[in-house]
Amino acid sequence: MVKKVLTIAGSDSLSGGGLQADLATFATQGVAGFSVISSLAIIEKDGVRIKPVDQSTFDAQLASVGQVDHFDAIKVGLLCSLEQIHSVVRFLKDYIGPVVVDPVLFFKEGNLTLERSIIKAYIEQLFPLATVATPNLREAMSLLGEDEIPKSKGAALNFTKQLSLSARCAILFKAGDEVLADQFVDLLIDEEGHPAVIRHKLIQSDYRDGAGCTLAAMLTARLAQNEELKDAAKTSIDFARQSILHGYTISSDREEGNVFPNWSLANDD
Ligand SMILES: Nc1ncnc2c1ncn2[C@@H]1O[C@H](COP(=O)(O)OP(=O)(O)O)[C@@H](O)[C@H]1O
Ligand SMILES: Cc1ncc(COP(=O)(O)O)c(C=O)c1O
Repeated sequence: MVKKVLTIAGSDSLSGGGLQADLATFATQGVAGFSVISSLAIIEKDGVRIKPVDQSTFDAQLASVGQVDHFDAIKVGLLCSLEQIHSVVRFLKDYIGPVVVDPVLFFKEGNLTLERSIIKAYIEQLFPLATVATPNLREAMSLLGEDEIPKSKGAALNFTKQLSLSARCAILFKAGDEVLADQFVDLLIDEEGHPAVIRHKLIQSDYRDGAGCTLAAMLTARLAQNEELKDAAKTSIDFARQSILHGYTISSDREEGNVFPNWSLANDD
């Protein structure tokens, strides 16, 4: 039976994240990918412009994918307004299955301007419908209203626990390289509240655009295949690392480049 996986996400024409990275990642797992587009992210030399799709078009896409009998998992990426969050909340209320919410509140390519009400809606309405949420450091800080970076493993774990309690879902916190020197730290509080700290070697690379989307998309695909959350998290971190190690430049004018989720399918010559 073909596994069907849905991503609700923005489009990034430069493929440094968004539904392009999600569908590429799903393909490596042999699952069928479906999409609802929230917005067009236009990445320019000096920042990001987001063009949300109008609300009725967004809702019509959700109604369209509502024709599919069942999705084996759903990923939620960039949402641009309270109205979009409310529509997704309504859609998910009838859904039974794994939901991964990647709260895209910041872009590596430039800042997004976010209202406090959007953060509140993530915490109070969207996360409680998720199996797991995957904030990075800056996202976790703004979700918790904290302005101090957690500077030890214990402090980062506390952060993750607090987030899991207020979000009422499991949390995979991509704390990054500012907690421990020379290491990347990812922390998990699973559905039962069990902690896991995954420390791995920091990769020095400028080709990291799309790493977060790739990680969350892999998590979604593995949960669709009934993998336990902790195992799926480890697999997804390994996959994100490999995608960074196989990253590529898109232009000699840009220092930053993309991760390459399809590395395992590529011809080497
Ligand atoms: N420099 C790095 N070294 C090692 N792993 C990394 C690095 N950057 C990202 N990763 C891996 O990729 C995952 C997602 O990337 P990250 O850049 O943290 O997400 P986001 O795009 O949401 O900020 C991380 O949780 C981590 O496992
Ligand atoms: C539509 C969209 N969603 C999400 C992201 C976040 O990407 P990342 O995985 O680098 O955090 C981007 C980045 O450009 C994007 O364009």
